[in-house]
Amino acid sequence: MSDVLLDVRGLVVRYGKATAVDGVSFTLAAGEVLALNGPSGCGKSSTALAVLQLRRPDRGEVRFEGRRLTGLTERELRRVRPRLQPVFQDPYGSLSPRHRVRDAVAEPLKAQGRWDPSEGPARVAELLDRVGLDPSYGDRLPHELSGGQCQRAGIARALASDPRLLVLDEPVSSLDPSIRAGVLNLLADLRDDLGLGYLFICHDRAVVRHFADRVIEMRDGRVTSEWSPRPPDAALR
Ligand SMILES: Nc1ncnc2c1ncn2[C@@H]1O[C@H](COP(=O)(O)OP(=O)(O)OP(=O)(O)O)[C@@H](O)[C@H]1O
Repeated sequence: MSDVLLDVRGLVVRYGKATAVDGVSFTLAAGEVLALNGPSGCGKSSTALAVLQLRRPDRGEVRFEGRRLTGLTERELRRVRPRLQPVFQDPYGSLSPRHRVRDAVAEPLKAQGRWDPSEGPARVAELLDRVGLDPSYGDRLPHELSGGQCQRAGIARALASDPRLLVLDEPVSSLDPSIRAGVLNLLADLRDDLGLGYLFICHDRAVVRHFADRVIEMRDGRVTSEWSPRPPDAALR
């Protein structure tokens, strides 16, 4: 596969004696949406956490942009983390309740030493606009946003780091069905415009069928099958 962004080999995650992820392997290309699908408890979120190195795997290898993350120290990981960003299910949980949206989106720029006081506010406004939020929403606190708006703000915050890969763990599952489509369309546009890769964790087969390029089915911590909702060249027709 050309331009492999993520290469996961023989991933194992254990919680005590229980094995949650049992030898999972896959690759993900730049610009690709790869879904992990399967019933509750099959190991999707544990795989996502291990890819992000938020939970160090017990065995196996995670390579991102050719670099072996599993061998890196926390200090070395800090330099890579901006390029692989998580978006979690609970939109309110990913933003601090006391910080205005504007500050939440600016924070990664500041933390990474990329904040320029003369251009930073315009960059934040541009990011909010990019996710379909009027920049005036920057003044609000997370609880003053709807679930969908809050998830958009979380995506703007993730984009502030200029990522190459988003790990999306059930990003629309907590949203009203009526606003899910809007957030999925936004994610599809961002993928097309920015060439991002998505590791898309989702238990809902209808959503996966609609959104993913490739689907990995998991059960009891293992990959059971892989399928494609449409032919690889469907977008060209
Ligand atoms: N922190 C933890 N401590 C102990 N066991 C855990 C922990 N997190 C997950 N597990 C267990 O590991 C297994 C895999 O869980 P995981 O959350 O990865 O699956 P999942 O497919 O994402 O499920 P869900 O959609 O319900 O989150 C389950 O049996 C779960 O109970």
